[in-house]
Amino acid sequence: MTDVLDLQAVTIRRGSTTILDQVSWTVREGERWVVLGRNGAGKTTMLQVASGRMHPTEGTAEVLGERLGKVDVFELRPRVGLSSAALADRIPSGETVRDVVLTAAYGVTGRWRESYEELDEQRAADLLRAFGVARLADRYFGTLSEGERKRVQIARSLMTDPELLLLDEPAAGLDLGGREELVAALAELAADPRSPVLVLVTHHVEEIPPGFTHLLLMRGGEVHAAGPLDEVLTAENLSGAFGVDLAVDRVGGRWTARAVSS
Ligand SMILES: Nc1ncnc2c1ncn2[C@@H]1O[C@H](COP(=O)(O)OP(=O)(O)OP(=O)(O)O)[C@@H](O)[C@H]1O
Repeated sequence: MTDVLDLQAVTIRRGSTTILDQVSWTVREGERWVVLGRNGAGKTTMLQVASGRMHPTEGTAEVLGERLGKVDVFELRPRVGLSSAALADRIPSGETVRDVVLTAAYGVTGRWRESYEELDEQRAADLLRAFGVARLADRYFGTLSEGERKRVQIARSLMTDPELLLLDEPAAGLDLGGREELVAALAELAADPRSPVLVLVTHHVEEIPPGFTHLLLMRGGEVHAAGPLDEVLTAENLSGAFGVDLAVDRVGGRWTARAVSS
């Protein structure tokens, strides 16, 4: 079986700055990955590579069996769903929620003169229902709360029925209730065998939904540790990645971390 993601010694440089340094990472069918690391560790850049939006300066990156640099990225991108704050910023505030999801079928933000098939309309409606925001279909995106926006964005990122779904900090800016609702929705997505392979970038272990299987810990543009969540999410690894002495606990399928005083 082909790997879903296969990065080998990927380095990304911008000017004299090395953003990713010799990163190797393999993601396989059925896996659900969490990517953790402090600010500036290179998490978003990893997703840029994984979504075919950034090419390695050195090394090789294969996404869904296609080598970046050789594949037509416009054919590859619809196969990868991406939800991020940067993409959300491009959604016109006067777009209806229904159209925010629907326009993903064409990979655009902002409805113009595209015509959509009944099947697309139905899929958009189903996705809005699945994420509990069907009642908002006629509302303008700009009028939604942060939590509602996040759900609509995830629904949008699933519109093309992607084989790989990348979620960049989907819980950022949510209140406690909103976060818990989102974590539950992502746990449901993780548990469904029909779901795409999932990669979730977060800053907080509390946001790891039950059902996620693997962890990539990044530090300073490098892989600090990677592998099955149960093995990699240790106090030692997390303390090393964040540069703080941390204790890690797992209760009821959820994780918590806190600083320990030495
Ligand atoms: N075009 C660029 N030129 C120079 N440096 C860049 C460029 N793009 C990103 N960087 C730097 O690369 C580093 C990694 O950025 P990235 O956004 O991938 O980190 P991150 O782990 O997602 O951070 P955060 O948690 O703060 O969102 C940061 O120090 C950032 O300033």
